[in-house]
Amino acid sequence: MRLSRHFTKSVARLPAMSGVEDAKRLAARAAVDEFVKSGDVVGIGSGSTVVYAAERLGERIKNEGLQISCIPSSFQASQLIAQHGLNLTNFDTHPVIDIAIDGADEVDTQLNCIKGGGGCHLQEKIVIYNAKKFVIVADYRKESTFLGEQWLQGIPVEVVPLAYVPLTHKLRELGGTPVLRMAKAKAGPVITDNGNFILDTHFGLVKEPAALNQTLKLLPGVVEVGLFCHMASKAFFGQADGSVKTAVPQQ
Ligand SMILES: O=C(CO)[C@H](O)[C@H](O)COP(=O)(O)O
Repeated sequence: MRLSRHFTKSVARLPAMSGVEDAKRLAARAAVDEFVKSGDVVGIGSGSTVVYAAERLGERIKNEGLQISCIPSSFQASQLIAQHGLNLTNFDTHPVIDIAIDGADEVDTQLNCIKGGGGCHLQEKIVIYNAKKFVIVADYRKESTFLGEQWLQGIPVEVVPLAYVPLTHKLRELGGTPVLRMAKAKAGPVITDNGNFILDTHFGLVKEPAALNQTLKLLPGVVEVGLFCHMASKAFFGQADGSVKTAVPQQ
C-alpha cells in the first residue's frame, strides 16, 4: 500500500461558524487559493464543502479580477456558479478542464475516494476525468485509512431504473448490502440529475477500490460508481483547530 505524505499548516481564522462548517470552509478556501489562477477552466463539484469554494472564487473575482470559466458537475453546481457571479462554460467550448475542485464522502491514504453522497457522482466523474488536476476539499471527518471505515452509508451506485431489482441481487452476491436511496420530501426513490436510481452499497472495508470499481462498472444497468480511484492530486482536510491538513499520493 502506498502511503500519503501529510502536511499541516495554520491559516488565518475566519468569523466563527460551527466546527465542521469552519473546517469545510478553510479547506475549500485553501484549495482555491493554491490551485486556481487567471485563465483557468474550473470544474465545480457538488455538496456542502464546494459551496465555500464557489464563495471564495466569487470573492477573488471581485477583489483581484480573477478571470475563470466554470463547468458544473450538477444542477447544484450550476446554481452555485450563477449565485457567485462565476462565468459558466461547457464541454463544447472547453473540453479540457484545468482544475476540478470537489468534496468527498471518504478519502483513503492513496486519495481514492467515495463520492456521490449528494447523488451527483456521474457528472462529477466526467468533470474530474477531463480535468488536468483534481483537488479534494473536505473536513477532518472524511479522512480514513481504508474506504468503508467511516462512510457506512455505502458506495453510491447509480443504476438505470429498469435494472435496479436484478442489480440489487447481483450486488448482494458480490458481498454488498445495497439500499435503494429514498427521497426525503417525496414518496419514492431519489431520482438523479440523469433520471436514474441510486443503490447505496456497503462492502465493508474496501482494500482494493480500483478492482471493485471495475467489477461494478461492468454490470449492465450500472451507470456510474461512486469510487474515484487514482484521480486526486491533493486533498485539503480542514481541521477542528482551524488548521488545514493536506495530503498527496506518494509518487
Ligand atoms: O460527491 C458528492 C456529491 O455527489 C459530494 O462531493 C460529497 O457527498 C461530499 O459532500 P459534502 O461536501 O457535503 O460533505
